[in-house]
Amino acid sequence: MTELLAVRGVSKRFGRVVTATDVSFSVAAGEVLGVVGPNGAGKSTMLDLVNGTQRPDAGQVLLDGHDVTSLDAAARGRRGVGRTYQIPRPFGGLTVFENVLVGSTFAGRHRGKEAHRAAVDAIEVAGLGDLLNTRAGGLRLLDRKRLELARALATRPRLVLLDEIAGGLTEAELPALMDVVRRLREAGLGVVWIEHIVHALLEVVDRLMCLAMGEVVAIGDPHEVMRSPAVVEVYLGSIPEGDAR
Ligand SMILES: Nc1ncnc2c1ncn2[C@@H]1O[C@H](COP(=O)(O)OP(=O)(O)OP(=O)(O)O)[C@@H](O)[C@H]1O
Repeated sequence: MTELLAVRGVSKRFGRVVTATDVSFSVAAGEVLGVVGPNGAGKSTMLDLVNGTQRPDAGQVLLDGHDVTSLDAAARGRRGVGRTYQIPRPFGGLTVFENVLVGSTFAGRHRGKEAHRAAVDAIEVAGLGDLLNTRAGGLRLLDRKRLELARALATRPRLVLLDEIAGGLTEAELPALMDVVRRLREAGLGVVWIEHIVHALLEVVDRLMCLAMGEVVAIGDPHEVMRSPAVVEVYLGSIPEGDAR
């Protein structure tokens, strides 16, 4: 597998709050890396550092072996990085299609007919094909999550950063989103997926990373990571694999 993303020795602090200390990991094309960790561990900040919303104080972010640390989010978007946000904020008065079209033109990645096609494709992949002309304001949570995903996919990214796309969904709704992530992997995308619903991650991801207080506690085989003493300690020994919501 090709190394699509490499994060090397990245550190970041906001005043006294340390959100990343010498964090290193990589993601290959066609690989899903899950990320777990307690609230405030620095997970979302790590996505900010990868997509360029934040710059690290030290360390490097590489895409396809090229150092993109100094590039902003728009430039990284043009190089194939897409991202969802924990709290989707769609334009409620616009339709699903119109919202995703805005995403597909992000950073000037697509224009005209190509933007149109990219939006339709992303909506299909996210499973919203039947709701193309529905106003986003009226969508149920699962479909708002799908819309957030479609918006991120509409730039045709090669690396997708998912921030709690399953949060708040019912057990019955989870498989639909898990299938979408599997399809992204099959299409050869690299995926970084932050999620508190550990059993969903364990069913899908290839590798798992646990962050705590901005440090990598463990990374590797998902089940081994969840069983490792250091990770169990992070969760105070109270996170059974089958029921970690
Ligand atoms: N722009 C910022 N300015 C100041 N502090 C910040 C900023 N962004 C994040 N932080 C702080 O960094 C720490 C890590 O936050 P982050 O959102 O990355 O954690 P997280 O692991 O994603 O948490 P959660 O699981 O609750 O989403 C928190 O203490 C947060 O308050």
